[in-house]
Amino acid sequence: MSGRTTALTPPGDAVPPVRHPEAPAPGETIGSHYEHCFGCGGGQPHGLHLEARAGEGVSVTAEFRVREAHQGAPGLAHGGVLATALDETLGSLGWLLRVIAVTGRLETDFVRPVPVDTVLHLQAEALAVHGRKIYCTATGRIGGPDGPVAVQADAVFVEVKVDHFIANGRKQEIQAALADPDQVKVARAFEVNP
Ligand SMILES: CCCCCCCCCCCCCC(=O)SCCNC(=O)CCNC(=O)[C@H](O)C(C)(C)COP(=O)(O)OP(=O)(O)OC[C@H]1O[C@@H](n2cnc3c(N)ncnc32)[C@H](O)[C@@H]1OP(=O)(O)O
Repeated sequence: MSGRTTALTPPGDAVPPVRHPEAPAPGETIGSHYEHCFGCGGGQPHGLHLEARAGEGVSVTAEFRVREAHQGAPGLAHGGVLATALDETLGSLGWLLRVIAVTGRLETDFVRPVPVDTVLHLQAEALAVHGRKIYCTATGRIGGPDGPVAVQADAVFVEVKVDHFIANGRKQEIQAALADPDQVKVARAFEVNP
């Protein structure tokens, strides 16, 4: 149980998250949203290469093997990298809700050190929705999917439109993304019109 701050507590009139009828089926792999994403992209040599799978309801699972490039202290995962793994797993919940959402707040508890070569078993779940806000939570366990919790996060993601990226991203990557049919397909999967 985390000490959730007010900003992470859904208001009384928040509603349960609704799985989109065309969401990937439970067990189905959720693709990368962007080839160069540090969390899920295949084009990042030192990235986390997370491959999330849809779970029941609005939940996902993923695994991340900590590699040498992810160290903070000798032989141990950097905390920021572990927070990134939680953030990325939480971000993939958008595929089940069919919304694009970015992290507004991410509060992380680091419970156990995570050595290099450990597989972190991640699980994330949307808890409630209030307007554009998605309240969600994630755990990273070691030693197996039912092993002890090493890291845990509570978060608020905020729904945005594709214009959020077009307006704020560096022009060269935005232009390349919009010219890439695979990227446009991803945007369409979120039912947005690039
Ligand atoms: C081409 C596309 C491909 C697909 C791409 C998929 C991308 C997926 C990427 C996934 C990668 C992994 C994930 C990543 O790494 S995502 C990358 C890290 N995150 C960001 O870069 C986000 C930066 N922040 C912003 O852009 C803005 O601040 C946002 C968009 C978040 C809000 O600014 P905006 O002006 O739009 O909205 P608003 O201010 O009217 O607020 C609206 C509501 O939200 C509430 N609120 C706001 N902030 C917070 C907060 N901190 N805690 C709690 N609540 C917060 C606010 O109170 C209000 O509630 P209410 O008053 O209505 O009740």
